[in-house]
Amino acid sequence: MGPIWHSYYGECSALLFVVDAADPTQVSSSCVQLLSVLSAAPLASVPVLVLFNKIDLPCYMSVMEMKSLFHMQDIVSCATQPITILETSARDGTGLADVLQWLRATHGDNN
Ligand SMILES: Nc1nc2c(ncn2[C@@H]2O[C@H](COP(=O)(O)OP(=O)(O)OP(=O)(O)O)[C@@H](O)[C@H]2O)c(=O)[nH]1
Repeated sequence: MGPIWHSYYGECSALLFVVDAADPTQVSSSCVQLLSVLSAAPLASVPVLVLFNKIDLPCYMSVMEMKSLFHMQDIVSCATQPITILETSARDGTGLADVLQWLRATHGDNN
């Protein structure tokens, strides 16, 4: 889907970027995709929520280690957008209340 994401950028008022936290083999490609999205001019000031999802699954790498591999702190420091990071499980619902709270906080007055 990555190649067509840009066609939605113009109407985008918030960005949710989901990382599969149960699959460390995707870290580098996810990181490249995230950096590509963050550097897109139409998205320069949209609020960004990065979700490390599937935290209910066992994984040989902790979410903290994945964030470190992602260089999340450097990305957050350098990005023009406000970036929030949450850990979620769409399977068991962990963190979803925080996602809704973020959506309300960023969009509550616009819809
Ligand atoms: N255990 C678990 N499974 C999940 C979670 N979120 C999605 N899935 C499952 O992961 C599978 C793929 O769903 P998605 O992640 O929505 O789809 P996708 O991103 O196209 O697929 P993947 O790249 O394989 O993750 C489905 O079977 C979902 O039910 C989660 O938080 N925990």
